[in-house]
Formats: sequence, structure tokens, C-alpha cells
Amino acid sequence: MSVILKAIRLCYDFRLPASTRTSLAINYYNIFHKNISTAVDLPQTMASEKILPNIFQFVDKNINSYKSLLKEAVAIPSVSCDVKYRDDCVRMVKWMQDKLKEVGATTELRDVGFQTIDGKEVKLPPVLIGTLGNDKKKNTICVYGHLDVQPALKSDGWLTEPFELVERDNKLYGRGSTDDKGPVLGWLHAINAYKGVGVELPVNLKFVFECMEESGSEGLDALLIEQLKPAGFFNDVDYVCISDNYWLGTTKPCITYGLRGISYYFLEVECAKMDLHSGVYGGTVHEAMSDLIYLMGQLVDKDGKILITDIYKSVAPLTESEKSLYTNIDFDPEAYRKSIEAPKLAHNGVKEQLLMHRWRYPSLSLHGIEGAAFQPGAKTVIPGKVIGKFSIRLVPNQEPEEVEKLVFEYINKKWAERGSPNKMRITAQSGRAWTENPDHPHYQAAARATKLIYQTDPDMSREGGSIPVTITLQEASGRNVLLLPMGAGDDMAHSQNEKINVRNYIEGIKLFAAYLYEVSKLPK
Ligand SMILES: C[C@H](N)C(=O)N[C@@H](Cc1c[nH]cn1)C(=O)O
Ligand SMILES: [Zn+2]
Ligand SMILES: [Zn+2]
Repeated sequence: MSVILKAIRLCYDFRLPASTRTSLAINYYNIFHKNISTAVDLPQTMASEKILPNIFQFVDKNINSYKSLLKEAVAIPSVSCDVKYRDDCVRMVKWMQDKLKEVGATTELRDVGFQTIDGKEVKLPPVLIGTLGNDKKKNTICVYGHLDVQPALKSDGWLTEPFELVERDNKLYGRGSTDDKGPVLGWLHAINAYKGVGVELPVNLKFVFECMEESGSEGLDALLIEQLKPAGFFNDVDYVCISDNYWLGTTKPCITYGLRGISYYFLEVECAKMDLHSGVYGGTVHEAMSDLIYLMGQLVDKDGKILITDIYKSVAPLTESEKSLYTNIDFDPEAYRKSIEAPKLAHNGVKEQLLMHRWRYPSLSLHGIEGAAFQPGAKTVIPGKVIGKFSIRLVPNQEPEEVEKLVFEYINKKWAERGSPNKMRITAQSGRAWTENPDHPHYQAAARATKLIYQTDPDMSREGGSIPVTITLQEASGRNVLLLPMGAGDDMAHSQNEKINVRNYIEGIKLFAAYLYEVSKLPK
């Protein structure tokens, strides 16, 4: 067996074509399952074990159509944080609804109300709910994904247009390619592949696809808890799966059992009702920007230690058994450093420390200042109002309300010390951290599927990012939730030149098909 696994690894190392890899995977699969079925002597089971190899071949034959569909999805600039793209968000949701309908799902668009921006009510994009299959004998999996993206402009430093999917060096570049349009489409393609080989889907599926995840999933919790749960949407759900994160590195797959939460702050300082000429007004006003920079400079030290009083107090203590987990994770700090071209990493680049500070300790990041003169050129203006944006990634035992209170108290104290006559206001939106039991059979099923595709045991990882709805889905369904990443650790989600490797996209589709198959075998 190990000889075959090695052979398949070498295929990847030497970049052999997908068809060769698939043949090897099929050989491996047949040998592996022949052993099992001979042992239990069940010819019926044998027949069903041929399903996945056929599906894998089908996927390899349809690579171009998968790329085309991703191109269509990326071309819709569904940026949720900027209301000027709100129609595109709605268009994106409806586009996905059509695709779900095409695979036979029953769908509906649920209205989730309004959000308030600058005192104005703006309609939120609808949430797409879908159901495929209703066989009481089958397991039901609830799949969540998001259709919105972070903003992107070519002038940010993209090599190509961000909303045009471009293939370069076996990578598909475009905003949303990995976060999260590629993975969402992966589910669609996996379902289609079952259809394509004429095999009934082995599970029932329920879909929750939103278009506000990058902006705090506004309206979604209320929909899930106040409407869908009481209406029985989760009654028959057995497992929840989300593909909206990335491998830790670039070669080893992982399955994720933890996310940090997020507490996002808008810190506003106003010194005048309009922007001012610095030659005319400079020296005569208390400038808002100076006040804001002062406050933002009080939040975190150069080593990343958060300076907010008592912020670390409730963080879950590190146990000896947890500590030992980090040693076995496959993570290369030097490769990680090189991939972002940073001069030096925090915590002296020590692997275990880096992982812990990414996954289980809070971090504070400064994101930007609205109202600042960020465009090129020597603009000589004093901004009348500036809004500083920063966030704290929350970890287990840190409750958002308690963290918000500590931040507000700290900012108010620093503001009093500053003694500025200007107006200051701080607001927040927050979501809790999430962890799950990775020893659950659901995780074992996903690990079997992963090993089948990538011929290696996945790492059980946590994730430094946040998906606010994960904990809501866990609570609403009362079921085990698992994150099954499709993309690689260097995909640069949220950054310039976001991409997904063709390999991750295509093998990810196979992974989802194999995952559905493995979960179908779990007890109900
Ligand atoms: C991990 C996920 N793909 C993601 O990118 N989540 C965002 C969620 C968010 C919350 N506020 C704004 N965005 C993230 O972790 O930043
Ligand atoms: Zn994101
Ligand atoms: Zn995402």
C-alpha cells in the first residue's frame, strides 16, 4: 500500500496530469476497498465502491466547464461592504439560486431586512435556502457558504482585473476564487458529478448561502434562530459542513475544528463639518486625524501584545495536552514568511508560538482610516471627520459583550487623557469564536475522504479567521460542524491576486463528492 501512496505523491511532485493521478487514485481505491469487501464478503458493497472512481473520472473530464462557471461567478462583483455593489450581491444570490435549481434543489430567497448605514436603511441581500432530497433513510448534511467578497481594485496591486478570472501557472486568479465562490461551486459540481455518472446522491442536502459574510453576516442569525429553526429546517439535519477556509500550508490538506471570532470597531473623530485647507486652518483647530492616530496608537505594541486592560483575562488557559498538539502540525514558518515576503515573523518565528497566536490567542489589527487622503499626490487637507477601523480576533472563553465593554472603557479612558474638545464615537459588531470535537465520526469520515483524494492523513487544524455563523449553525442544529477547506494556505484571500490552484479546485470537487459518500455511511 505504501508503495502506491508514494507513487501518487510523486505524481503530484512531478506535476503529472490529472488523468494519471486519477488512475492511480482509482487503483489505490480499488485495492483498498477490495481488501475491505473481501473481508466482509458483501458484493453489493463492492458495487457501490465503484461509484467514486467513476465520479473522479467524470470530474477530470469536466475541468473546463468548472473553470467557466467560476469565471461567471467571479465576474459578479458581489462586494458586501460597499452598498454601491448591493444590486450585484442580489444578482449573485439569484445566479446561485438558478444553479441550485438546475441540479434539482428546491430553493427560496429569504428576506432578512435592512442594515443601517450612515443613518440610512439599506436592504440586505436575501439569503438563499435550498433543499435537495428528502429520503428519511439518508443522512442530511447542511452546507453553508458565502457568495459575497471583499472589495478589490486593479490599482490595489492586482496583476489582472480582480473580477475577471484569469488562469496563470495552473492557478485561477480572481476575487472570490478561493473565498468563497470556488468552494461554493465545488458543492454544485460534486452534486452534478453524481448525476453525471447516473448515481443517486447518497445524502440529502440543505443549503444556506448568504451574501453578507464579509460584513458580519447581518440578518443571518435572526433568520436561522427565529425563523428556520422554529419552522423545523434543522430537524432532520445530521451534520453541518462549511468550506470557507484554507489549508495551513500549500501541500498538506487539513480539516478544521476551530475558528476565532471577531470584534470589529469603528472609531470616529470629528473636528469640523467639512474638510479644511491646512494652509488656512492648520494651527487653529484640534485635528481629528491626530486624535484618531493617538487613540489607535494606544491599542497594540510592536510585538502584537494588545494593550487594552484585562483583555487576556478570560482567554482559555493553555493545557499541557493542548500544547502538545501544535508540535505535530505540519507548518513551515520559513516558507510562510517567504510567501508573504515579510522581513521577520513575530514570536521569533517559533512554529508552536505562531500557531497558537494564530488560533488560540486574540490579536488586534488596525485596518484603515476612512476620510484619510489615501490617494496618490500631495493633498493638503485636514479631514473634518475620520473613522479608524480595527478588529480583535476573539478566542474561546472571550465573550464579545465583555470584550466590547473593555475596549469602550479603555478608549474612553484614553480619550479623557487626551483632553481633546472634538467629538469621539465608537461602535462595534462582534461574533464569537467556535470550536468543535474533532474526534467525532463526522471528522473521521472527512479524513477518509481527504486521504482518498490526497493520499495523506489531513492535519486537524484551527483557523485564525472568522465565520460568524458557524457557532449559530452548531447551536441551531445541535449537530457536529466541520470545516472542509478547498484552497491552499497561500491563496491570499482578502488580499491582492487572490487565487485558487486548479489542483485544489478540481481535487476539492472530488473531495466534496467523497465526503458526501463517506458521510452517507455514518449512522443516522
Ligand atoms: C474565514 C472566512 N473565509 C473569512 O474570510 N471570514 C472573514 C469574516 C469577516 C468578519 N468581518 C469581516 N469579515 C474574516 O475572517 O475576516
Ligand atoms: Zn473572507
Ligand atoms: Zn470566506
